[in-house]
Amino acid sequence: MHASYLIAGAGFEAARRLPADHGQAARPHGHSFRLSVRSDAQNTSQEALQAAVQAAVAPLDYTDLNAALAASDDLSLARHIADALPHPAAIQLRGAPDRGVMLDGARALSWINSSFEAAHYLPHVPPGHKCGRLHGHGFGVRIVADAALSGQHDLARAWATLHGRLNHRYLNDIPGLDNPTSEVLAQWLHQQLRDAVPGLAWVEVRETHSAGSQFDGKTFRIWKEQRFESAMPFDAAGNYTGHSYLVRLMLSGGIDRTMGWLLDFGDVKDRFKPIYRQLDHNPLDKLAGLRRADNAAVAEWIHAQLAPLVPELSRIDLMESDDAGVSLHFRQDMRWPLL
Ligand SMILES: Nc1nc2c(c(=O)[nH]1)N=C([C@H](O)[C@H](O)COP(=O)(O)OP(=O)(O)OP(=O)(O)O)CN2
Repeated sequence: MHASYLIAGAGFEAARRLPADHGQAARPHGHSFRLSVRSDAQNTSQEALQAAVQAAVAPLDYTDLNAALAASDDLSLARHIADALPHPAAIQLRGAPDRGVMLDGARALSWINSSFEAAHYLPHVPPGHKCGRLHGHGFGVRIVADAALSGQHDLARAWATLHGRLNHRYLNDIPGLDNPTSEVLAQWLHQQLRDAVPGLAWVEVRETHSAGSQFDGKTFRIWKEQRFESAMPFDAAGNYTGHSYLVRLMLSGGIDRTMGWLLDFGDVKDRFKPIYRQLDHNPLDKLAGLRRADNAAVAEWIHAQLAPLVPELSRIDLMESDDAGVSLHFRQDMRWPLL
């Protein structure tokens, strides 16, 4: 058995002024807000969720939030939107590309995104592995904390000193980072931040455009994303539409102490390759053994093919666009991240 969720998104443009202790944000300014909502698939359909999300944000679009709401900070806004939805849902609200909040029932989290540029190599990979060569990345970092204990400014302040230690550095020279995989980096960042950030929830490291890791002090989660181009029926008459799909394969568990990773991103991709070939540039309703012609059934189909090859596989997100998709959870503790 697994939990099945639908994801819908929307954007809105709005103006606001935050209270006087928010620095320059106390002046009138504007945002392109982005909202992602994840709702239990038993409660709704993709179309109904999309319509509910649109209806929730429409009254906020092109408005002065201070005139419409008692408080206009990200968290108050997310709570207002959650109340406007017909069913309980997890919500991510991005006020700007580098910061936002998440809400899931009683749990409220604040987060910041940042990045640093650095060189590294992985000393324990087999001979010939590309990551054994000196190379580098523009690493993405997300820091997430209990919103009641640490706000976005607290996170930004705590991150600033670490950024100075990592940006334009050779990571292997930094104590504790002699084997700087994404997982080791996420764990290292968590260790560096946990005393400085009350309520630290987890740290994410995005190593490339398609792969990253997360550490919450206990469990490692990694993801590898792939894109494929496919046709799918969109009405009862069987007429086709098409999408540029994104599939996010998420694994969880412990890490191999020598390799410093849960499983090589490259191995996830290699094991997925024969499945990918059946998905890419094909009509998805013709997949052998598919139970229904919808995104959830395709994600279930992917899981049935891949789980025997990747036992750590714990969640699959399948997005037909930035604003519509499904998320299947095969372990109970995979609600986060709401990417
Ligand atoms: N579990 C991990 N696996 C790998 C890590 C890691 O930190 N943890 N790191 C690497 C390499 O450093 C590499 O640069 C990134 O790997 P990969 O996703 O395979 O790289 P690409 O962006 O080239 O992937 P494509 O899908 O081919 O674009 C390797 N593995």
